[in-house]
Amino acid sequence: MKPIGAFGASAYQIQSLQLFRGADSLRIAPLLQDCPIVQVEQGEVVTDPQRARLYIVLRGALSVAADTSTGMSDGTTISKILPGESVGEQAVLDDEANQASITALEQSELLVIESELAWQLIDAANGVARNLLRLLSFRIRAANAQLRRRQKLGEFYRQLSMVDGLTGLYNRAWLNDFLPQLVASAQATGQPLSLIMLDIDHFKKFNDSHGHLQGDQALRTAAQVLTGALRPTDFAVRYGGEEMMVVLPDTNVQVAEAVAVRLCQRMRDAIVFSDMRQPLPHITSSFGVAALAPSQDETSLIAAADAALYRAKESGRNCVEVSR
Ligand SMILES: Nc1nc2c(ncn2[C@@H]2O[C@H](COP(=O)(O)OP(=O)(O)OP(=O)(O)O)[C@@H](O)[C@H]2O)c(=O)[nH]1
Repeated sequence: MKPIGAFGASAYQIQSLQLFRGADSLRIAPLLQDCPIVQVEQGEVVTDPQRARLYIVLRGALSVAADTSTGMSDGTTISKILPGESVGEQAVLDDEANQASITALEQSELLVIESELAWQLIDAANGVARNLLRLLSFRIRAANAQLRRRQKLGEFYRQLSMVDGLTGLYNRAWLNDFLPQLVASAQATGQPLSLIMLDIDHFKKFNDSHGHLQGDQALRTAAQVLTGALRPTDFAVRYGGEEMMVVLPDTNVQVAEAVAVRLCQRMRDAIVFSDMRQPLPHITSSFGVAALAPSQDETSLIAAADAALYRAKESGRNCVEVSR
């Protein structure tokens, strides 16, 4: 930063500076008279971390990477400070060194106002205090809006991380998070909760005969069968590979069995893909149903549904078995 003179000797106008707009120039001018103007080169870092200072851009432009110390930002937010605008107001107000990283975007001239002088200016003219408040209020609003956007984005990615990319069903991460909650709530309220585990039959053979891509298509078809047949309050999950699960809150074992029978039928009828040269390839699935028993936890509920599924496979597949 190269000092190039005092503000009083320059041609810059007080009223063209945002912070002093509408404020009493006669009171401000004598205080700014000896205030230094510095020249910074493109790419030069401006921040002086030792003390609180206000910089007003007279010519050129600064880039400010937001202050990470407040927790309001992750430091990736960049604002551009143009002629007439300032940076460092907050640092001056709370008398903390400027944590933001300030860089000149081009060769620029800056008015440097030390913390003590900034307070003298505020004491001298109400207009400066008013402008400062307005500026800070605007910055807080902008920071809040940015925080809300971040939260929304965070929630969006959280949701995305809970969904299986191939089928669009919930994934194991979702199950690990939510099944314990659903089980705890059912245990607390005494409401029933049922689980259906299903596994596509001879899926290895399907992959071998039609190829892996058509295998993926079969998984998508199976997922559509599930989502198309369930109530909005039920949850369909890809448990892993060709194994899926349906969680049915407020549902007893008889109703869950009826749902599984319906799913089994629809799975059988679903068309995976059409190929005029060969008979329509179909998929079937085997189903295991279990209802939550008093004081049972989610691990043993899954184990019960899994054991019923195993029996369905043993008894010839394409059918439903219930854990009694
Ligand atoms: N295309 C495709 N195949 C998958 C995917 N995940 C698992 N598989 C296949 O699913 C097959 C599962 O085979 P197995 O566990 O032997 O079971 P199965 O052939 O369905 O036999 P049963 O379950 O006993 O009826 C394997 O060949 C896996 O490669 C996937 O995302 N896409």
